[in-house]
Amino acid sequence: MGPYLLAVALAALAWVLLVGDLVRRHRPVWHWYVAGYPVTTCRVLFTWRRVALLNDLSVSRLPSRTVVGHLLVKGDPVRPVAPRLSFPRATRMGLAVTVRLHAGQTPATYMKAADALVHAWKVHAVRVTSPERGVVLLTAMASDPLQRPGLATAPTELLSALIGALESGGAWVMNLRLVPHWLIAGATRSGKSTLLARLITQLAPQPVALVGIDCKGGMELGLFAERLSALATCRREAVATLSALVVDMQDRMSACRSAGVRSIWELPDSLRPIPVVVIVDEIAELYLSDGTRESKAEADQCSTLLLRLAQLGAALGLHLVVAGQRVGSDLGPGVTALRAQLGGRICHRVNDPGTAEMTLGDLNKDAVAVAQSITAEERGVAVCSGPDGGWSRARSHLTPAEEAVSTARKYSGMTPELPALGHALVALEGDDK
Ligand SMILES: Nc1ncnc2c1ncn2[C@@H]1O[C@H](COP(=O)(O)OP(=O)(O)OP(=O)(O)O)[C@@H](O)[C@H]1O
Repeated sequence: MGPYLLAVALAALAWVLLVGDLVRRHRPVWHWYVAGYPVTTCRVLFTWRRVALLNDLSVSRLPSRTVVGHLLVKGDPVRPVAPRLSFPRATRMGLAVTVRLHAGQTPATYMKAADALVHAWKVHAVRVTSPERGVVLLTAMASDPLQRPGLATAPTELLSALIGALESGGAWVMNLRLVPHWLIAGATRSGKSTLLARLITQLAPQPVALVGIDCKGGMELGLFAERLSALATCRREAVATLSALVVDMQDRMSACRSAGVRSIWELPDSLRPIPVVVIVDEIAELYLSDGTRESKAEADQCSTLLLRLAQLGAALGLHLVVAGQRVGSDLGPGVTALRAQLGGRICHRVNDPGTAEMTLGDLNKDAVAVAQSITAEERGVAVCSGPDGGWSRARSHLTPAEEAVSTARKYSGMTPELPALGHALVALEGDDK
């Protein structure tokens, strides 16, 4: 009977393990709720006191010196008190706990401890936010939700593009009405061109003019030429295009002034000029100079024109989306000034810490660290800023170049004419002959 029972028990155990493994692989969410969440909850509750103590989250309620009889006794209090933790709440593939801060504590202490929590709880990541004063929310993720992100959805709005999915499972949206200008950084093969293709695919069906500036000979943006109202493929053309846009901006300003309004969105429909989205691929090509006077002058012109558009364009329906592999102060002071105007930020994997710092450093230091941890395998993953000043990891929906090209072709009939830009480029060709 003994060996028979043992064999049955072993067979049952093997069966449970096999089924568990199958569920984990094919139904990870079920597996999380049934097995992962209870186990992780136990880990959170049982390790909390120790983790809090080791990471300076506990505080002592007793004075560190006291008088016993006639003796003054000094030393560490025996039982430092860990901050109060709520019972972990299950989320899809993760859990969330709130912690009441001790008086004098700030969320920064918890952000520093996030890595220790990841190891103690054996989870993929722990994010720290503060939904209200005196409280931090610790959100643990069991696995990387961006490994296989679902297809997010978002309402279709003018100048708004559904780019992909956020780490939280929500939609990653670039809404140019809310955040008018964007800076996108990413090393080669990080997913930058795919993101631009996605943006163009989303904007192509909208009543919007798209202008491309691609000084790598138009290799990237040239694919979408049929839906672009103008395409500059070298820096001379970029200067001509940007100059024409600045003139157009002044016309828009006069139209607003005459109508007594402060933005084109307040103009009646019949008078409102079409919004223009200027997409710049490889910003460094506009700022670098080979040392000759002519080249320096061109770089300075580009810098000034971009800055003017960024400073004044938002209310006038002129939007900038500036992408580059490397964005650093070594490109000149103009880049730092431009960055200050580009409120939306997206940072893919980058090659140098300076670019991550330049893209996200003025928004949030933790975001810089997270951007630097993106690996070469995580293509399309980026850290993006949100409209509320927050940030998140996110992944773009993979839009193959062919799909973007065919969408651009499909909506080529909607390409608005921008005569001033066309004339500027034709005049340049005339000069060359
Ligand atoms: N969101 C994504 N999901 C999955 N794969 C992606 C995603 N974005 C990009 N990739 C993959 O990564 C590869 C490189 O992407 P992409 O061409 O956009 O990089 P890049 O940063 O523009 O590089 P380059 O500067 O060399 O053009 C693509 O072939 C694509 O298959």
